Amino acid sequence: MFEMMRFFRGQYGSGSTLLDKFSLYMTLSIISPNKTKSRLNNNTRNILHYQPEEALKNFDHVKSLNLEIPSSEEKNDKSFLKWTAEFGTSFKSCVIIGANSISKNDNENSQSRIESQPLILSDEELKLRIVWMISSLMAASSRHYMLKRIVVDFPTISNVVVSDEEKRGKVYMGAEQLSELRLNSVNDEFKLSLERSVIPDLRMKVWYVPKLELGCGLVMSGATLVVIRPMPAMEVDPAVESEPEIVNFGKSIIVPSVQELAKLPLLHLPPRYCHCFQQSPINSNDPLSIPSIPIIDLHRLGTTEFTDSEVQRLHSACREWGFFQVINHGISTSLLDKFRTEVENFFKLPYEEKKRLWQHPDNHEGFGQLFVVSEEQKLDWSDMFYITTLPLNLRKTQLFEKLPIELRDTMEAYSMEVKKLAMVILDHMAKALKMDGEEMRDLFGEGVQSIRMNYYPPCPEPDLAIGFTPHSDADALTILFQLNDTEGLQIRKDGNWVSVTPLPNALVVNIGDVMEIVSNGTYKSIEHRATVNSSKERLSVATFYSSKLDSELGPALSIIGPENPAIFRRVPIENYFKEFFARKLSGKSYLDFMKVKNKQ
Ligand SMILES: O=C(O)CCC(=O)C(=O)O
Ligand SMILES: [Fe+2]
Repeated sequence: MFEMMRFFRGQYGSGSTLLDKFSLYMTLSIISPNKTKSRLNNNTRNILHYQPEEALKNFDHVKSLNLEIPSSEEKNDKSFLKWTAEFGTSFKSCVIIGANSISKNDNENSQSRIESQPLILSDEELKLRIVWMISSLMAASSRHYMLKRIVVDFPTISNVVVSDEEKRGKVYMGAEQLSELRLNSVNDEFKLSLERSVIPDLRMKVWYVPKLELGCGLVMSGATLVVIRPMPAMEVDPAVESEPEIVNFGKSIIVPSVQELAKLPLLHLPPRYCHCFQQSPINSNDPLSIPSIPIIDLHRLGTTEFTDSEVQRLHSACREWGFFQVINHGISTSLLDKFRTEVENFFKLPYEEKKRLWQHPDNHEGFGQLFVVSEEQKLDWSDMFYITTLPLNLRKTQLFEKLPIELRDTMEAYSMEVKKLAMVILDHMAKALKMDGEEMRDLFGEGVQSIRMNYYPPCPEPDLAIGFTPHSDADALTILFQLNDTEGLQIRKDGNWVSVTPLPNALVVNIGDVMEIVSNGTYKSIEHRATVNSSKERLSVATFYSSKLDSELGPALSIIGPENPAIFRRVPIENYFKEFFARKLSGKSYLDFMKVKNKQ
């Protein structure tokens, strides 16, 4: 390994005036130079005329890259301006520090202090600050644009800085940002974005003080600090959102594939996946003392002599646990086996093929993660594929038809079987709740069904990560198929996390928030989470079942009255789901929002 410093002067790009002519000052830390190219001596200083890719192609293992571009502006005022911007695939943050002027303080020994003067910002000063913000962001995005191709073409680079001759502005990308950019690099969206670096809707905070004495003997007049970040997805002005194709229930910020990340030789969990503290599940040497979720035999529910007692068992499972495993459910083992194989194969598809099925920024169906509303948000250690399956008019045919044909056919059959199962269970629940069966059938007969396939890869630091953040499901009934016998699902019971051990061919059923609302709080949607481990992958398929799209969500009219007053408000189901998907997932907070006490 050796260190080398060189000057390059050259042309880059075609459209951008800022980048038309520039010289690159490159500090390259090189692990091994390309053997076929001539070796260069340490401390060699040369002026060459190259594009950066051209210059870099002589080197196999560029590790860190420091580019310096000449300043394009003539600086003829006294103002002071410095900025640093961080990018991954897209813009992440920019911090700007500016002042009208900066000069030496007469009192050399002064401490850092802010002069308490009235805060007066003249029009000129305000204009100057706006110019600073716009020019810094433009310069930052041009530099990011310049870097994208280099970063993708030179996969060994683990950190990049682009600064300028005057050291005014700096674009930075570290290992995490670079891996995000590379993981997204094969994506169609990303290819498009190679054209330019788009600055998203922004949120900015500006601080201003007329005079700021710095401890180092300098004094700033009109000192200004600006922090700029992308606006979280849910805060984007709905007026500028694109029109939904069919019904658009929501969107989620595009994030890299965890399955691909897990293939890298990671010693530590990347910081964005580090949740730091997870409460451990109940552990005991005596397995009998660990509570386990009830098992409901669907065959017994349908057999006259056992119906009443099994309905009572179902009722107490829904009230006290909100979760149960269902056996003898009527879905054939051969269909489950086939579906298992197809889903496993689906997650084994080459990444290139999966990219065609990735989420789009304006809709969350496809591969990715749900509920990601800000760039700072911690992520789950899992990939998922989400699609609305029923009713057919809500299905995104374009997405569905891109699925492998065998998976499509099996999913179609599975979706129908799960719908039948859901209706049988809902019918028994209506009996148990003393709710009018007709009201239940009317709400759910043409209900919305969606399928979410989850893939949890092995994780380098499983105790610091979470496969699926604690949450309750927003739907009425979730039917979960655990594809392999790797444990991971845990439910919160009396303040403790209890593991749900997969039973062969059983399905896990849980009450979602819609059913808690419909049952007016008698049935409970229970918080659950998925943990990960260091050696085994885990796969599951959750099928969510909700009431029909044109229904109103609220406590069932046939069960409320003076002795059972409604504790939840009534809202159109479509609005309920749109609001749900616009939020960050956080336990049962959304259900609290639906309680009557919160009515505004
Ligand atoms: O993978 C699991 O066991 C949990 C999945 C889940 O909770 C969900 O998809 O909502
Ligand atoms: Fe869930």
